[in-house]
Amino acid sequence: MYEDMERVLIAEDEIARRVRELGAEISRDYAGKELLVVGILKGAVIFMADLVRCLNIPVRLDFMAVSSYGASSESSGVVRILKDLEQNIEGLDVLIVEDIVDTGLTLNYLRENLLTRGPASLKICTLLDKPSRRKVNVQVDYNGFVIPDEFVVGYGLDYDGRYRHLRDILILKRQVYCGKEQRENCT
Ligand SMILES: O=P(O)(O)OC[C@H]1O[C@H](OP(=O)(O)OP(=O)(O)O)[C@H](O)[C@@H]1O
Ligand SMILES: Oc1ncnc2cn[nH]c12
Ligand SMILES: [Mg+2]
Repeated sequence: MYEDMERVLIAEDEIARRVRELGAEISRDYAGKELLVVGILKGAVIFMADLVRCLNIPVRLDFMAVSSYGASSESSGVVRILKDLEQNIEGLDVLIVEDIVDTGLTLNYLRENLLTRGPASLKICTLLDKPSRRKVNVQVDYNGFVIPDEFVVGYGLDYDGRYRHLRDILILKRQVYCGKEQRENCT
């Protein structure tokens, strides 16, 4: 499995430190309130599990699944809701938790969609941000790490469903995905 990896980009202990910092910042901002944390399956699950355990405010959890990448390393640009929320979010303080913002298409769609449901507030937290790849602007309120334009896996992030369980965030070797698809900078 590690033979598929170029190198570690962010090690487990550095992720943990940053997650604690984000948890403290969010707890301060929502002091005295209850927060509905919406995790975006599947990639955000591991980050969300660690993040919410760093919050010292009342929290409820819900999940959505949308799909834009599938078995590829390039966004299809078409975002579909595969699993919707169970909670009515009208009047609630809502925080969307994502693993990564790349083109921004997923979060842009999610933000627009959830705003139509009347939350009292809606903010976005992402562990990773790839600003160089943005196709649409998305305001991110809590940002873990800004990373270069590399395809990363681990800590919830996958390629074709694999590598989510790895404890670090690692850069995937190009030959892992270049052999399977026509991706930018695969020439
Ligand atoms: O900013 P974007 O270009 O839209 O990319 C970001 C999204 O793509 C990945 O999810 P994916 O759709 O691959 O599903 P997954 O979370 O189940 O891996 C990732 O987890 C983000 O949700
Ligand atoms: O670098 C990346 N690794 C895994 N999934 C995604 C989606 N966008 N960018 C990604
Ligand atoms: Mg995702």
